[in-house]
Amino acid sequence: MNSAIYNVTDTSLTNSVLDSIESISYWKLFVTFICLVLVYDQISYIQKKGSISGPRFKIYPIIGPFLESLDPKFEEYKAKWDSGALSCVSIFHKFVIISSTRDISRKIFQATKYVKPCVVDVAVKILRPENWVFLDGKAHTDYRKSLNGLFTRTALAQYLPSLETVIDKYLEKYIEYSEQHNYEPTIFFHEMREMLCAISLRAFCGTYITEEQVRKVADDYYLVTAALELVNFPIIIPYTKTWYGKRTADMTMKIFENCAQRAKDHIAAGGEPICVMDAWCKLMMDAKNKDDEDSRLLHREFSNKEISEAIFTMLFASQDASSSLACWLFQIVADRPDILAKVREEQLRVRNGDPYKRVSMDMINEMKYTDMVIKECLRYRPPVLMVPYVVKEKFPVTPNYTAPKGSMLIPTLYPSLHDPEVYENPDEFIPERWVEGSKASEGKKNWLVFGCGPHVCLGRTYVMIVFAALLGKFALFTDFEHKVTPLSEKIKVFATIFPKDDLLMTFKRRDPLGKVIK
Ligand code: HEM
Repeated sequence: MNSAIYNVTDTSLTNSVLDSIESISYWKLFVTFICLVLVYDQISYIQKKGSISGPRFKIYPIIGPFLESLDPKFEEYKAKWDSGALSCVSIFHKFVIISSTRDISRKIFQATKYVKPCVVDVAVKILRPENWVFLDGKAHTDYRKSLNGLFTRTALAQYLPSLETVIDKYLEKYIEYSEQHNYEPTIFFHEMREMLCAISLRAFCGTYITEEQVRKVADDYYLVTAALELVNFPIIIPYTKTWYGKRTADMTMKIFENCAQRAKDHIAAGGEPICVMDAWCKLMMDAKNKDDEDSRLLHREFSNKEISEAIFTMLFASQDASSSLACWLFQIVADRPDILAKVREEQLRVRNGDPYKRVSMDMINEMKYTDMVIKECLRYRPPVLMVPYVVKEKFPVTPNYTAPKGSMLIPTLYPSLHDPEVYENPDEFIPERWVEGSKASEGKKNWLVFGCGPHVCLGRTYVMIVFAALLGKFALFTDFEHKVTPLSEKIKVFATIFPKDDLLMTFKRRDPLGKVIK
Protein backbone atom coordinates (compact mmCIF):
# COMPACT_ATOMS: atom_id res chain seq x y z
CA MET A 1 0.00 0.00 0.00
CA ASN A 2 2.78 2.29 0.89
CA SER A 3 4.32 1.78 -2.48
CA ALA A 4 0.99 2.66 -4.12
CA ILE A 5 0.89 5.95 -2.20
CA TYR A 6 4.49 6.62 -3.25
CA ASN A 7 3.65 5.90 -6.87
CA VAL A 8 0.71 8.29 -6.78
CA THR A 9 2.87 10.97 -5.10
CA ASP A 10 5.75 10.39 -7.57
CA THR A 11 3.50 10.75 -10.56
CA SER A 12 1.83 13.93 -9.34
CA LEU A 13 5.21 15.41 -8.38
CA THR A 14 6.66 14.65 -11.80
CA ASN A 15 3.62 16.15 -13.47
CA SER A 16 3.77 19.32 -11.42
CA VAL A 17 7.54 19.73 -12.17
CA LEU A 18 6.86 19.25 -15.88
CA ASP A 19 3.99 21.76 -15.69
CA SER A 20 6.24 24.33 -14.01
CA ILE A 21 9.04 23.82 -16.59
CA GLU A 22 6.53 24.24 -19.40
CA SER A 23 5.28 27.44 -17.81
CA ILE A 24 8.84 28.91 -17.75
CA SER A 25 9.20 30.92 -20.89
CA TYR A 26 12.47 31.31 -22.77
CA TRP A 27 12.93 34.83 -21.57
CA LYS A 28 12.65 33.72 -17.93
CA LEU A 29 15.37 31.16 -18.60
CA PHE A 30 17.45 33.86 -20.24
CA VAL A 31 17.00 36.25 -17.30
CA THR A 32 17.94 33.49 -14.85
CA PHE A 33 21.05 32.73 -16.90
CA ILE A 34 22.07 36.39 -16.94
CA CYS A 35 21.53 36.67 -13.17
CA LEU A 36 23.72 33.61 -12.60
CA VAL A 37 26.45 35.05 -14.82
CA LEU A 38 26.28 38.39 -12.96
CA VAL A 39 26.48 36.70 -9.57
CA TYR A 40 29.35 34.47 -10.77
CA ASP A 41 31.20 37.54 -12.13
CA GLN A 42 30.90 39.39 -8.80
CA ILE A 43 31.84 36.38 -6.65
CA SER A 44 34.80 35.56 -8.86
CA TYR A 45 35.96 39.22 -8.62
CA ILE A 46 35.61 39.32 -4.82
CA GLN A 47 37.51 36.05 -4.44
CA LYS A 48 40.37 37.13 -6.70
CA LYS A 49 40.57 40.58 -5.12
CA GLY A 50 41.15 39.19 -1.62
CA SER A 51 42.66 41.83 0.65
CA ILE A 52 44.10 44.19 -1.99
CA SER A 53 42.78 47.68 -2.90
CA GLY A 54 40.03 48.04 -5.43
CA PRO A 55 36.25 48.53 -5.55
CA ARG A 56 34.41 46.10 -3.22
CA PHE A 57 32.19 45.03 -6.14
CA LYS A 58 32.45 45.44 -9.90
CA ILE A 59 30.56 48.71 -10.21
CA TYR A 60 29.79 48.09 -13.88
CA PRO A 61 28.94 44.38 -14.04
CA ILE A 62 30.93 42.27 -16.51
CA ILE A 63 32.56 45.13 -18.41
CA GLY A 64 34.14 46.80 -15.33
CA PRO A 65 35.92 50.08 -16.16
CA PHE A 66 36.13 49.12 -19.87
CA LEU A 67 34.87 52.49 -21.12
CA GLU A 68 37.45 54.38 -19.03
CA SER A 69 40.20 52.16 -20.46
CA LEU A 70 39.30 53.30 -23.97
CA ASP A 71 40.51 56.77 -23.06
CA PRO A 72 43.19 56.27 -20.37
CA LYS A 73 43.93 59.26 -18.14
CA PHE A 74 47.18 59.72 -16.27
CA GLU A 75 45.38 61.16 -13.23
CA GLU A 76 43.20 58.04 -12.98
CA TYR A 77 46.23 55.78 -13.19
CA LYS A 78 47.97 57.84 -10.49
CA ALA A 79 44.94 57.62 -8.20
CA LYS A 80 45.03 53.84 -8.63
CA TRP A 81 48.74 53.62 -7.76
CA ASP A 82 48.18 55.82 -4.71
CA SER A 83 45.33 53.59 -3.53
CA GLY A 84 47.64 50.79 -2.35
CA ALA A 85 50.80 48.76 -2.95
CA LEU A 86 48.64 46.27 -4.84
CA SER A 87 45.32 47.26 -6.39
CA CYS A 88 43.02 45.65 -8.91
CA VAL A 89 40.36 46.08 -11.56
CA SER A 90 38.43 43.55 -13.59
CA ILE A 91 37.54 44.20 -17.22
CA PHE A 92 35.29 41.58 -18.80
CA HIS A 93 36.88 38.27 -17.76
CA LYS A 94 40.37 39.79 -17.24
CA PHE A 95 41.47 40.30 -13.65
CA VAL A 96 44.20 42.94 -13.51
CA ILE A 97 46.55 43.48 -10.54
CA ILE A 98 48.66 46.63 -10.38
CA SER A 99 51.75 46.93 -8.22
CA SER A 100 52.95 50.38 -7.27
CA THR A 101 55.93 49.89 -5.00
CA ARG A 102 59.51 49.52 -6.09
CA ASP A 103 60.13 46.20 -4.39
CA ILE A 104 56.99 44.44 -5.55
CA SER A 105 57.48 45.75 -9.09
CA ARG A 106 61.05 44.45 -9.13
CA LYS A 107 59.90 41.11 -7.77
CA ILE A 108 57.40 40.79 -10.64
CA PHE A 109 59.95 41.78 -13.32
CA GLN A 110 62.26 39.05 -12.08
CA ALA A 111 59.73 36.28 -11.43
CA THR A 112 60.20 34.31 -14.66
CA LYS A 113 58.90 31.18 -12.97
CA TYR A 114 55.50 32.81 -12.41
CA VAL A 115 55.04 35.47 -15.09
CA LYS A 116 55.74 36.24 -18.74
CA PRO A 117 55.20 39.46 -20.74
CA CYS A 118 51.61 39.96 -21.74
CA VAL A 119 50.64 41.40 -25.10
CA VAL A 120 47.23 42.25 -26.48
CA ASP A 121 45.73 39.33 -28.46
CA VAL A 122 46.14 41.10 -31.78
CA ALA A 123 49.90 41.67 -31.21
CA VAL A 124 50.57 38.00 -31.93
CA LYS A 125 48.94 38.43 -35.34
CA ILE A 126 50.69 41.69 -36.12
CA LEU A 127 54.16 40.77 -34.85
CA ARG A 128 53.63 37.12 -36.02
CA PRO A 129 53.42 34.13 -33.66
CA GLU A 130 56.95 32.87 -34.39
CA ASN A 131 58.50 36.21 -33.33
CA TRP A 132 61.24 35.96 -30.68
CA VAL A 133 59.47 38.42 -28.33
CA PHE A 134 56.92 35.72 -27.55
CA LEU A 135 59.59 33.27 -26.35
CA ASP A 136 59.68 32.49 -22.65
CA GLY A 137 62.21 31.09 -20.15
CA LYS A 138 65.46 29.60 -21.46
CA ALA A 139 64.45 29.95 -25.12
CA HIS A 140 64.03 33.72 -24.53
CA THR A 141 67.26 34.07 -22.53
CA ASP A 142 69.26 32.33 -25.27
CA TYR A 143 67.77 34.44 -28.03
CA ARG A 144 68.41 37.62 -26.00
CA LYS A 145 72.06 36.61 -25.65
CA SER A 146 72.37 36.46 -29.43
CA LEU A 147 70.98 40.01 -29.69
CA ASN A 148 72.86 41.66 -26.80
CA GLY A 149 76.00 42.06 -28.94
CA LEU A 150 74.11 44.42 -31.26
CA PHE A 151 73.71 47.07 -28.56
CA THR A 152 77.07 47.17 -26.78
CA ARG A 153 78.93 50.50 -26.75
CA THR A 154 81.42 49.12 -29.28
CA ALA A 155 78.62 48.14 -31.66
CA LEU A 156 76.81 51.45 -31.13
CA ALA A 157 79.97 53.42 -31.94
CA GLN A 158 79.80 51.91 -35.45
CA TYR A 159 76.28 53.23 -36.04
CA LEU A 160 76.97 56.78 -34.80
CA PRO A 161 78.24 58.36 -38.06
CA SER A 162 75.10 57.46 -40.03
CA LEU A 163 72.87 58.53 -37.13
CA GLU A 164 74.55 61.93 -37.08
CA THR A 165 73.65 62.46 -40.74
CA VAL A 166 69.97 61.80 -39.92
CA ILE A 167 70.15 64.25 -37.01
CA ASP A 168 71.73 66.87 -39.31
CA LYS A 169 68.95 66.35 -41.84
CA TYR A 170 66.17 66.83 -39.32
CA LEU A 171 67.90 69.80 -37.78
CA GLU A 172 67.72 71.52 -41.17
CA LYS A 173 64.18 70.28 -41.70
CA TYR A 174 62.94 71.69 -38.37
CA ILE A 175 64.53 75.06 -39.09
CA GLU A 176 62.93 75.18 -42.56
CA TYR A 177 59.58 74.08 -41.18
CA SER A 178 59.68 76.79 -38.51
CA GLU A 179 60.70 79.37 -41.12
CA GLN A 180 57.67 78.39 -43.23
CA HIS A 181 55.54 79.11 -40.15
CA ASN A 182 57.24 82.48 -39.58
CA TYR A 183 58.82 81.05 -36.44
CA GLU A 184 55.41 80.90 -34.78
CA PRO A 185 55.26 77.91 -32.38
CA THR A 186 53.64 74.93 -34.15
CA ILE A 187 52.83 71.40 -33.09
CA PHE A 188 55.99 69.28 -33.17
CA PHE A 189 54.56 66.01 -31.80
CA HIS A 190 54.38 64.43 -35.27
CA GLU A 191 57.74 65.82 -36.36
CA MET A 192 59.42 64.34 -33.29
CA ARG A 193 57.87 60.94 -33.99
CA GLU A 194 59.04 61.08 -37.59
CA MET A 195 62.60 62.03 -36.64
CA LEU A 196 62.86 59.25 -34.04
CA CYS A 197 61.51 56.73 -36.53
CA ALA A 198 64.05 57.84 -39.14
CA ILE A 199 66.91 57.61 -36.61
CA SER A 200 65.85 54.09 -35.57
CA LEU A 201 65.51 52.92 -39.17
CA ARG A 202 68.96 54.21 -40.04
CA ALA A 203 70.42 52.55 -36.93
CA PHE A 204 68.73 49.24 -37.70
CA CYS A 205 69.01 49.07 -41.52
CA GLY A 206 71.83 51.52 -42.36
CA THR A 207 71.67 52.77 -45.92
CA TYR A 208 69.91 49.63 -47.19
CA ILE A 209 66.63 51.39 -46.52
CA THR A 210 65.91 54.22 -48.97
CA GLU A 211 64.86 57.75 -48.01
CA GLU A 212 61.47 57.08 -49.57
CA GLN A 213 61.00 53.89 -47.56
CA VAL A 214 62.01 55.70 -44.36
CA ARG A 215 59.40 58.38 -45.09
CA LYS A 216 56.72 55.78 -45.81
CA VAL A 217 57.40 53.79 -42.62
CA ALA A 218 57.68 56.96 -40.50
CA ASP A 219 54.39 58.28 -41.95
CA ASP A 220 52.44 55.06 -41.42
CA TYR A 221 53.91 53.76 -38.20
CA TYR A 222 51.24 55.37 -35.98
CA LEU A 223 48.81 52.83 -37.52
CA VAL A 224 50.74 50.07 -35.76
CA THR A 225 50.63 51.94 -32.44
CA ALA A 226 46.88 52.43 -32.81
CA ALA A 227 46.36 48.75 -33.68
CA LEU A 228 48.26 47.66 -30.58
CA GLU A 229 46.44 49.87 -28.06
CA LEU A 230 45.52 48.02 -24.88
CA VAL A 231 41.87 47.88 -25.87
CA ASN A 232 41.29 46.75 -29.45
CA PHE A 233 39.19 44.16 -31.21
CA PRO A 234 41.16 40.87 -31.23
CA ILE A 235 39.99 39.80 -34.71
CA ILE A 236 41.39 41.58 -37.76
CA ILE A 237 38.46 42.89 -39.80
CA PRO A 238 39.20 44.70 -43.10
CA TYR A 239 39.44 48.50 -42.87
CA THR A 240 39.58 48.56 -39.05
CA LYS A 241 42.51 49.88 -36.97
CA THR A 242 44.02 46.41 -36.57
CA TRP A 243 43.80 45.74 -40.30
CA TYR A 244 45.65 48.96 -41.16
CA GLY A 245 48.19 48.17 -38.43
CA LYS A 246 48.87 44.68 -39.81
CA ARG A 247 49.17 46.01 -43.35
CA THR A 248 51.77 48.57 -42.24
CA ALA A 249 53.68 45.93 -40.23
CA ASP A 250 53.75 43.53 -43.20
CA MET A 251 54.88 46.28 -45.55
CA THR A 252 57.67 47.29 -43.12
CA MET A 253 58.86 43.71 -42.56
CA LYS A 254 59.02 43.17 -46.32
CA ILE A 255 61.34 46.18 -46.59
CA PHE A 256 63.45 44.83 -43.71
CA GLU A 257 63.75 41.41 -45.40
CA ASN A 258 65.39 43.01 -48.44
CA CYS A 259 67.67 45.05 -46.21
CA ALA A 260 68.72 41.89 -44.33
CA GLN A 261 69.85 40.25 -47.59
CA ARG A 262 71.86 43.33 -48.53
CA ALA A 263 73.50 43.36 -45.08
CA LYS A 264 74.44 39.68 -45.50
CA ASP A 265 76.00 40.43 -48.91
CA HIS A 266 77.89 43.45 -47.54
CA ILE A 267 79.41 41.51 -44.64
CA ALA A 268 80.16 38.44 -46.80
CA ALA A 269 82.10 40.75 -49.13
CA GLY A 270 84.27 41.88 -46.20
CA GLY A 271 82.42 45.15 -45.45
CA GLU A 272 82.52 46.83 -42.04
CA PRO A 273 79.29 46.91 -39.98
CA ILE A 274 77.57 50.31 -39.85
CA CYS A 275 74.11 49.27 -38.64
CA VAL A 276 72.37 46.67 -36.47
CA MET A 277 71.68 44.32 -39.40
CA ASP A 278 75.35 44.43 -40.46
CA ALA A 279 76.45 43.81 -36.88
CA TRP A 280 74.12 40.82 -36.64
CA CYS A 281 75.50 39.29 -39.87
CA LYS A 282 79.06 39.93 -38.69
CA LEU A 283 78.37 38.23 -35.36
CA MET A 284 76.97 35.22 -37.25
CA MET A 285 80.01 35.10 -39.55
CA ASP A 286 82.56 35.46 -36.72
CA ALA A 287 80.74 32.86 -34.58
CA LYS A 288 81.37 30.19 -37.22
CA ASN A 289 85.02 29.98 -36.17
CA LYS A 290 84.33 29.95 -32.41
CA ASP A 291 82.92 27.29 -30.14
CA ASP A 292 82.16 29.05 -26.83
CA GLU A 293 78.61 28.94 -25.43
CA ASP A 294 77.54 32.39 -26.70
CA SER A 295 78.96 31.83 -30.19
CA ARG A 296 77.13 28.53 -30.51
CA LEU A 297 73.84 30.45 -30.22
CA LEU A 298 74.82 32.22 -33.45
CA HIS A 299 75.92 29.13 -35.36
CA ARG A 300 72.69 28.75 -37.28
CA GLU A 301 71.82 31.01 -40.23
CA PHE A 302 69.11 33.51 -39.19
CA SER A 303 66.80 33.85 -42.20
CA ASN A 304 65.96 37.24 -43.73
CA LYS A 305 62.39 36.81 -42.55
CA GLU A 306 63.48 36.11 -38.98
CA ILE A 307 65.85 39.09 -38.95
CA SER A 308 63.10 41.32 -40.36
CA GLU A 309 60.66 40.22 -37.64
CA ALA A 310 63.20 40.78 -34.86
CA ILE A 311 64.12 44.22 -36.23
CA PHE A 312 60.44 45.08 -36.40
CA THR A 313 60.08 44.32 -32.67
CA MET A 314 62.95 46.71 -32.04
CA LEU A 315 61.17 49.43 -33.99
CA PHE A 316 57.96 48.61 -32.16
CA ALA A 317 59.69 48.73 -28.75
CA SER A 318 61.58 51.92 -29.49
CA GLN A 319 59.26 54.15 -31.49
CA ASP A 320 56.71 55.33 -28.93
CA ALA A 321 59.05 55.40 -25.95
CA SER A 322 61.78 57.31 -27.81
CA SER A 323 59.29 59.81 -29.25
CA SER A 324 57.92 60.41 -25.77
CA LEU A 325 61.42 61.09 -24.42
CA ALA A 326 62.16 63.45 -27.34
CA CYS A 327 59.00 65.52 -26.74
CA TRP A 328 59.58 65.96 -23.01
CA LEU A 329 63.31 66.56 -23.41
CA PHE A 330 62.94 69.35 -25.98
CA GLN A 331 60.07 70.93 -24.03
CA ILE A 332 61.86 70.92 -20.69
CA VAL A 333 65.24 72.06 -21.98
CA ALA A 334 63.62 74.87 -23.98
CA ASP A 335 61.75 76.01 -20.85
CA ARG A 336 64.96 76.03 -18.79
CA PRO A 337 67.56 78.35 -20.38
CA ASP A 338 69.92 77.70 -17.45
CA ILE A 339 70.00 74.00 -18.36
CA LEU A 340 70.33 74.69 -22.08
CA ALA A 341 73.29 77.02 -21.44
CA LYS A 342 75.08 74.29 -19.48
CA VAL A 343 74.42 71.70 -22.20
CA ARG A 344 75.83 74.08 -24.82
CA GLU A 345 78.90 74.82 -22.76
CA GLU A 346 79.57 71.10 -22.34
CA GLN A 347 78.94 70.30 -26.01
CA LEU A 348 81.49 72.86 -27.12
CA ARG A 349 83.97 71.70 -24.48
CA VAL A 350 83.83 68.00 -25.48
CA ARG A 351 84.54 69.11 -29.06
CA ASN A 352 87.55 71.13 -27.90
CA GLY A 353 85.85 74.32 -29.08
CA ASP A 354 85.23 73.05 -32.61
CA PRO A 355 81.43 72.63 -32.96
CA TYR A 356 81.80 71.00 -36.39
CA LYS A 357 83.72 67.99 -35.05
CA ARG A 358 81.76 64.82 -35.83
CA VAL A 359 80.32 63.10 -32.80
CA SER A 360 82.21 60.05 -31.46
CA MET A 361 81.75 57.60 -28.61
CA ASP A 362 84.69 59.14 -26.72
CA MET A 363 82.97 62.51 -26.94
CA ILE A 364 79.70 61.03 -25.67
CA ASN A 365 81.51 59.43 -22.75
CA GLU A 366 82.54 62.92 -21.67
CA MET A 367 79.04 64.43 -21.88
CA LYS A 368 78.35 64.05 -18.16
CA TYR A 369 75.93 66.95 -17.79
CA THR A 370 73.97 66.15 -20.98
CA ASP A 371 73.67 62.58 -19.72
CA MET A 372 72.28 63.85 -16.37
CA VAL A 373 69.66 65.95 -18.20
CA ILE A 374 68.50 62.91 -20.21
CA LYS A 375 68.43 60.71 -17.13
CA GLU A 376 66.43 63.29 -15.21
CA CYS A 377 63.98 63.57 -18.08
CA LEU A 378 63.50 59.78 -18.09
CA ARG A 379 62.92 59.88 -14.35
CA TYR A 380 60.64 62.91 -14.33
CA ARG A 381 58.54 61.75 -17.29
CA PRO A 382 59.20 58.00 -17.70
CA PRO A 383 57.89 57.10 -21.18
CA VAL A 384 56.69 53.65 -20.12
CA LEU A 385 54.36 53.87 -17.13
CA MET A 386 53.54 50.19 -16.73
CA VAL A 387 54.58 46.85 -18.22
CA PRO A 388 51.86 44.17 -18.39
CA TYR A 389 52.76 40.60 -17.47
CA VAL A 390 50.51 37.53 -17.33
CA VAL A 391 50.55 35.05 -14.42
CA LYS A 392 51.56 31.54 -15.62
CA GLU A 393 50.99 29.85 -12.27
CA LYS A 394 49.68 31.01 -8.86
CA PHE A 395 52.15 33.66 -7.72
CA PRO A 396 52.64 34.63 -4.04
CA VAL A 397 53.36 38.30 -4.75
CA THR A 398 53.36 39.21 -1.04
CA PRO A 399 53.01 37.10 2.11
CA ASN A 400 49.31 38.08 2.16
CA TYR A 401 48.38 37.93 -1.49
CA THR A 402 48.66 35.31 -4.22
CA ALA A 403 47.93 36.37 -7.79
CA PRO A 404 45.63 33.86 -9.49
CA LYS A 405 46.79 32.02 -12.62
CA GLY A 406 45.70 33.78 -15.81
CA SER A 407 45.45 37.23 -14.21
CA MET A 408 47.33 40.21 -15.59
CA LEU A 409 50.02 41.56 -13.27
CA ILE A 410 51.31 45.06 -13.99
CA PRO A 411 54.44 46.49 -12.36
CA THR A 412 54.37 50.30 -12.53
CA LEU A 413 57.50 52.39 -12.98
CA TYR A 414 56.39 55.94 -12.23
CA PRO A 415 56.00 55.64 -8.42
CA SER A 416 59.56 54.24 -7.97
CA LEU A 417 60.92 57.10 -10.07
CA HIS A 418 59.07 59.67 -7.95
CA ASP A 419 59.99 58.13 -4.61
CA PRO A 420 60.83 61.13 -2.34
CA GLU A 421 63.20 59.03 -0.24
CA VAL A 422 65.55 58.62 -3.20
CA TYR A 423 64.63 61.69 -5.27
CA GLU A 424 64.13 64.74 -3.08
CA ASN A 425 61.36 67.00 -4.48
CA PRO A 426 60.49 64.33 -7.04
CA ASP A 427 58.19 66.61 -9.04
CA GLU A 428 60.99 69.06 -9.78
CA PHE A 429 63.38 68.69 -12.71
CA ILE A 430 66.89 68.71 -11.19
CA PRO A 431 69.63 67.22 -13.43
CA GLU A 432 72.24 67.81 -10.69
CA ARG A 433 70.60 65.15 -8.54
CA TRP A 434 72.46 62.61 -10.72
CA VAL A 435 76.03 63.65 -9.81
CA GLU A 436 78.19 60.65 -9.02
CA GLY A 437 77.76 59.33 -5.49
CA SER A 438 74.41 61.10 -4.92
CA LYS A 439 71.36 59.39 -3.45
CA ALA A 440 69.72 59.25 -6.89
CA SER A 441 72.71 57.78 -8.68
CA GLU A 442 73.18 55.20 -5.92
CA GLY A 443 69.48 54.33 -5.82
CA LYS A 444 69.83 51.81 -8.64
CA LYS A 445 66.92 49.71 -7.40
CA ASN A 446 64.56 52.62 -8.11
CA TRP A 447 65.82 53.06 -11.69
CA LEU A 448 63.07 51.09 -13.38
CA VAL A 449 62.80 53.27 -16.52
CA PHE A 450 63.87 50.33 -18.69
CA GLY A 451 62.39 47.57 -16.53
CA CYS A 452 64.70 44.97 -14.96
CA GLY A 453 65.29 41.23 -15.05
CA PRO A 454 65.43 38.99 -18.13
CA HIS A 455 63.29 41.29 -20.30
CA VAL A 456 65.11 44.53 -19.41
CA CYS A 457 65.11 46.92 -22.37
CA LEU A 458 67.49 45.83 -25.12
CA GLY A 459 67.94 49.44 -26.29
CA ARG A 460 68.75 51.13 -22.96
CA THR A 461 72.39 52.01 -23.78
CA TYR A 462 71.40 53.00 -27.32
CA VAL A 463 68.83 55.45 -25.92
CA MET A 464 71.33 57.28 -23.71
CA ILE A 465 73.87 57.55 -26.54
CA VAL A 466 71.50 58.59 -29.32
CA PHE A 467 69.85 61.24 -27.15
CA ALA A 468 73.19 62.69 -26.04
CA ALA A 469 74.13 63.07 -29.72
CA LEU A 470 70.69 64.44 -30.60
CA LEU A 471 70.35 66.99 -27.82
CA GLY A 472 73.98 68.04 -28.24
CA LYS A 473 73.61 68.84 -31.94
CA PHE A 474 70.32 70.67 -31.57
CA ALA A 475 71.65 72.68 -28.61
CA LEU A 476 74.68 73.77 -30.64
CA PHE A 477 73.06 74.48 -33.99
CA THR A 478 69.52 75.63 -33.16
CA ASP A 479 67.80 78.00 -30.84
CA PHE A 480 64.63 76.22 -29.87
CA GLU A 481 61.70 77.81 -28.11
CA HIS A 482 58.69 76.18 -26.53
CA LYS A 483 55.34 77.89 -26.09
CA VAL A 484 54.13 77.07 -22.59
CA THR A 485 50.37 76.46 -22.37
CA PRO A 486 48.29 75.29 -19.38
CA LEU A 487 48.43 71.80 -20.92
CA SER A 488 52.19 71.60 -21.49
CA GLU A 489 52.96 69.92 -18.18
CA LYS A 490 49.83 67.76 -18.27
CA ILE A 491 50.30 64.17 -19.38
CA LYS A 492 48.50 62.62 -22.36
CA VAL A 493 48.59 58.81 -22.52
CA PHE A 494 49.05 57.38 -26.04
CA ALA A 495 50.85 54.04 -25.58
CA THR A 496 53.51 56.09 -23.75
CA ILE A 497 53.17 59.66 -22.44
CA PHE A 498 53.26 63.04 -24.20
CA PRO A 499 52.63 66.69 -23.31
CA LYS A 500 48.88 67.24 -23.59
CA ASP A 501 49.22 70.23 -25.93
CA ASP A 502 51.27 68.17 -28.42
CA LEU A 503 54.41 70.29 -27.99
CA LEU A 504 54.35 73.77 -29.53
CA MET A 505 57.84 74.67 -30.67
CA THR A 506 59.91 76.68 -33.10
CA PHE A 507 63.53 76.21 -34.21
CA LYS A 508 65.93 78.91 -35.46
CA ARG A 509 69.37 78.45 -36.92
CA ARG A 510 72.06 79.25 -34.37
CA ASP A 511 75.70 80.13 -34.70
CA PRO A 512 77.20 77.29 -32.62
CA LEU A 513 79.84 79.66 -31.28
CA GLY A 514 77.45 82.30 -30.06
CA LYS A 515 74.63 84.42 -31.29
CA VAL A 516 71.27 83.69 -32.92
CA ILE A 517 71.16 83.86 -36.73
CA LYS A 518 67.98 85.27 -38.17
C1 HEM B 1 63.20 55.97 -24.07
C2 HEM B 1 63.20 54.87 -24.72
C3 HEM B 1 62.84 53.51 -24.18
C4 HEM B 1 62.25 53.14 -23.00
C5 HEM B 1 61.78 54.06 -21.87
C6 HEM B 1 62.13 51.70 -23.00
C7 HEM B 1 61.57 50.96 -21.98
C8 HEM B 1 61.40 49.59 -22.01
C9 HEM B 1 60.76 48.82 -20.99
C10 HEM B 1 60.17 49.37 -19.70
C11 HEM B 1 60.78 47.52 -21.37
C12 HEM B 1 60.18 46.31 -20.60
C13 HEM B 1 61.27 45.72 -19.74
C14 HEM B 1 60.85 44.61 -18.83
O1 HEM B 1 59.82 43.97 -19.06
O2 HEM B 1 61.60 44.37 -17.85
C15 HEM B 1 61.44 47.46 -22.66
C16 HEM B 1 61.66 46.30 -23.39
C17 HEM B 1 62.27 46.27 -24.62
N1 HEM B 1 62.86 47.33 -25.28
FE1 HEM B 1 62.87 49.25 -24.68
N2 HEM B 1 62.65 51.22 -24.17
C18 HEM B 1 63.10 52.29 -24.91
C19 HEM B 1 63.73 52.24 -26.15
C20 HEM B 1 64.06 51.10 -26.81
C21 HEM B 1 64.82 51.06 -28.03
C22 HEM B 1 65.42 52.25 -28.74
C23 HEM B 1 64.90 49.75 -28.41
C24 HEM B 1 65.62 49.25 -29.63
C25 HEM B 1 66.38 48.32 -29.69
C26 HEM B 1 64.19 48.96 -27.40
C27 HEM B 1 64.04 47.59 -27.43
C28 HEM B 1 63.36 46.87 -26.47
C29 HEM B 1 63.10 45.44 -26.58
C30 HEM B 1 63.47 44.55 -27.76
C31 HEM B 1 62.42 45.07 -25.42
C32 HEM B 1 61.93 43.66 -25.06
C33 HEM B 1 63.08 42.90 -24.43
C34 HEM B 1 62.79 41.47 -24.09
O3 HEM B 1 61.63 41.07 -24.00
O4 HEM B 1 63.77 40.73 -23.89
N3 HEM B 1 63.70 49.82 -26.46
N4 HEM B 1 61.83 48.72 -23.03
